[in-house]
Amino acid sequence: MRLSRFFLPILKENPKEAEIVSHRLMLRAGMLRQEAAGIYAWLPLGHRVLKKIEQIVREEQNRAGAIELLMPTLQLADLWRESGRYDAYGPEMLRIADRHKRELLYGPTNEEMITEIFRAYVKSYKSLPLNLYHIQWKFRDEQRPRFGVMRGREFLMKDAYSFDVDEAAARKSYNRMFVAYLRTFARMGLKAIPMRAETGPIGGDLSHEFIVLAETGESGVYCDRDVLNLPVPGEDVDYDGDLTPIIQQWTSVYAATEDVHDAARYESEVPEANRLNTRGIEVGQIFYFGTKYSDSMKANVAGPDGADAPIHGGSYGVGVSRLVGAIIEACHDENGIKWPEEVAPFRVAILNLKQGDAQTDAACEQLYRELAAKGVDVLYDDTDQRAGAKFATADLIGIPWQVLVGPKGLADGKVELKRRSDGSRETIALAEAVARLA
Ligand SMILES: Nc1ncnc2c1ncn2[C@@H]1O[C@H](COS(=O)(=O)NC(=O)[C@@H](N)CS)[C@@H](O)[C@H]1O
Repeated sequence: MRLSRFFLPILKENPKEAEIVSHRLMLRAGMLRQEAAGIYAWLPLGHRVLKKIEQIVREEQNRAGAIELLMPTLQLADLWRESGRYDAYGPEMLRIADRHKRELLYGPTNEEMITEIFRAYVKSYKSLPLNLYHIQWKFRDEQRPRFGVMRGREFLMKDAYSFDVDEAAARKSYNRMFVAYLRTFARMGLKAIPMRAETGPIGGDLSHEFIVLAETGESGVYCDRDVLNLPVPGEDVDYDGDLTPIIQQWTSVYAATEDVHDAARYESEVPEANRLNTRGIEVGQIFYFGTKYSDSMKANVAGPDGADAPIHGGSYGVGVSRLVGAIIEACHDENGIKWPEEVAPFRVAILNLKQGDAQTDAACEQLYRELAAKGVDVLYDDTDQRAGAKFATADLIGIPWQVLVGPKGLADGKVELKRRSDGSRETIALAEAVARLA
């Protein structure tokens, strides 16, 4: 992409309404624009990151055996009356009437709808286990939307729903999602710690939140530092095998959010030097809720003995849009964002330090063409900004690799390669650049 033909509305000043660094940087880097409280337009640079995060989530859900579909954002109120949550959900629910005065709502979550879909088609335990998911926008009319995408009103969520014949099987589905979440967040360059959590409006008696440590997080957390160094299962993990050793390893080290923190246990189990009490961002939450929805909505299957029984369910959410902010909270410095390569909007930024100079223009064009031909996401800053401004822009928007092409270096056939994450620089031959970056 040529920057001169892209749409990147960089802000020079810090927007006053931004209270946390990720909100500030998303606005300054031209990634996001607020259209209403808690409702955002994803501008091109932000949209690219959102899509990369979405794709990692999708790949790990698929690897764990979940099957993707897409449910609508709008749902019938009657569906929620069946489960009894229509009134219980409270003012966070956006209630809508259509032209025929039919009562609808903008979905804050989809347990009722996926249960309705399931019960319409699945009648036998032989079709289980089943895990269906989608990546869809949600609406929750938060009292105080704030911190940009961290607590929005319209936000993008991956929500998966598992269906099993009994609790033992449902716990296996739960464990598959637990492992998939460990892999998902690690692939984004994040350390997300699973912590026991309250179940809240979703229900059930077993839940874990996945928390990314960050001073600006909304959740208070207490954990044993050892949890930060546990191994994340590899892509060859056997999802059909026994995952309990992995779950036990990750749940035997103390880690709890403030609402379920057990101070006595914390003090007795965690050595002083290992105690970490900080804040965190909830990037995902998983729930086992048994027959909560299948009872009320009559989602039954015939069991091995032929008798009909309600399925045991679970739901598993990831805050896809929240993750864009969470990654910035975890990966930034005083100059701007430092995107992990897996989610960066572009992998390489080519900076022409003397736009209009025949040599640097030709070299940049050649580099741009060759990298693009190899499928590398490249942003070529071909604007007539002076060099200093190009450095500032590239640092602000956080592209992992910068190739600085200046007349002096080029005279010796050299360019400078700068790594955004640690600021390290290396002079390399122009001819070598493509091989290094492809
Ligand atoms: N207001 C919000 N803005 C941005 N992300 C949010 C918001 N509310 C929740 N999330 C994200 O969505 C994830 C799942 O939301 S949840 O309420 O915990 N779980 C559910 O809704 C279940 N139905 C899981 S399928 C959260 O872990 C969080 O990362």
